[in-house]
Amino acid sequence: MTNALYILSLSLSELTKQLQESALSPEEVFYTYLEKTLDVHQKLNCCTEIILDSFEQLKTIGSCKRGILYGVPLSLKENLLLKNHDSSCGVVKYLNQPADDDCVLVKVLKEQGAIPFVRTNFPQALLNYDCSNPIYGQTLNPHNLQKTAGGSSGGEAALIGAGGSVIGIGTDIGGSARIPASFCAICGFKPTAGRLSSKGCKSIFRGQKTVLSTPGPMARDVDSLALFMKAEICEQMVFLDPTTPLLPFDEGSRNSLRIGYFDCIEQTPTSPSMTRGVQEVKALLEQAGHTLVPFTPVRILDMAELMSKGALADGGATFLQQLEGSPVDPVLHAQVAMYRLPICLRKVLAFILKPFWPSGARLLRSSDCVNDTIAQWRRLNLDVVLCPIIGPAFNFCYCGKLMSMVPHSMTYNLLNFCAGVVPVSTVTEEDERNLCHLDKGGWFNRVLKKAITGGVGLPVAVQCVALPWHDELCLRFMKEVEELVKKARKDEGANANGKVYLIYDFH
Ligand SMILES: CCCCCC/C=C\CCCCCCCC(=O)NCCO
Repeated sequence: MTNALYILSLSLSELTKQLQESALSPEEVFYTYLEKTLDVHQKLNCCTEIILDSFEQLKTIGSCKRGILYGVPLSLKENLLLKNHDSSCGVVKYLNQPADDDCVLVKVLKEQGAIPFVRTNFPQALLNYDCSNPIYGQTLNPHNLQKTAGGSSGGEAALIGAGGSVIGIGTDIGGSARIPASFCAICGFKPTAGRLSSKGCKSIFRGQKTVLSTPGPMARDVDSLALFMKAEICEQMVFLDPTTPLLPFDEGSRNSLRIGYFDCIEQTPTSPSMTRGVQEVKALLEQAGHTLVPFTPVRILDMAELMSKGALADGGATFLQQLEGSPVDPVLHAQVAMYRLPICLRKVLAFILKPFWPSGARLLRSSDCVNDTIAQWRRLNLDVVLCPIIGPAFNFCYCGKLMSMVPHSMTYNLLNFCAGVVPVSTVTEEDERNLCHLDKGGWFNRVLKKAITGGVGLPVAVQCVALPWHDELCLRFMKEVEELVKKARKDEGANANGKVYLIYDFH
């Protein structure tokens, strides 16, 4: 194995160890990742710029030798502010407006010895889970170039999934760190909003207090996500952003868990592989001695309505205003068409739609989704919940037509629970055959079938959820799922051929 292949094969924990012990130098790691990133970008169009300041930072990195991420090259989604760089969010009017300062997360990471070296792509205006904008174009999926990488942190997912970065940061208000992770076979984590500083994470909207956005790490394995959280959660982050809590990162230990699970949500399209992923992981968790309890999400229709009204409280007016003077990317056409409809016409349509798509048509009603959900967890005495995440990767321009699937991820932004995604399987021929069941389920199911047809071999992931501020427990649950799946695949391989190998191994 060449030195480059060796470096690229290391997990984040292994890489930091080798750098700290001077078995590898920051220079050789940096240039190896830079070369790989340029190669991956040529194929997938996942990056927006190489951060030239990183070459300067590399020269003085020795002063950060004690940092948790000393010498680690790191990728960033473009909406994380970087001093002297634009954060356009794909909107023309935000070009040529360089930031005055780095965002807090980047400041802390630099102190911890990380070297931000590349910025990554996203969908125009960030409120979509595809990954295309008129400035940087469409990002492709590393596992099938005819499919989207997902979004909005799709550039991160594609780059990490293809091996061009070992750790990166996305942002998530509706699933943007988790959905692209599911599409690209990596792990993505949405912490409880507020646990990590959001200061300097740009959105094109102000407000959005009902559904909370948060930055979150993305990487090939769960340990890397945990190491990232440990590096960020420190006194300096609280000093720079005192709105974050003085809550040290608790590595803890893994005990037997009581796990709620569900494999679909009422009124929300779900693919056959999403359901199968949950069922298979449920069986593995039971075999490992955990207790699995059926869980029915409460008030899901109320929540869907709050998501929509919370993220777009003005009915999309600001969204349209921000796009003025910008060409509108094709991935947004379905959304923009809807936001452009006059309010009176929307009301008439809502009335007509009500019997077929109640969640899309209900008026805002008062309800306490957070406390009702917590009460449900307490009644069942749950530690965590296992559930589906949107997937497998869609054909281009379908995400905007399938906002009806967003409750699979956005529910946990609305509730402000923490949630993460772990790849567990691949789409089988049988999953593909089972797509015919979607023909019966109404218009959105038929659109979903078109979006995911031709997906055999694509990654399948599950979602792990924990209560607010239980980020460490959520990560430990994700780690348990990751390990059980790896072990099961090894055993499957051993049983099939009498020798041990990994069937499921994207990296
Ligand atoms: C029943 C349907 C409910 C739909 C609610 C849709 C409301 C708004 C659209 C949000 C789409 C979210 C996609 C993911 C975006 C994301 O997380 N962006 C990160 C920004 O930092």
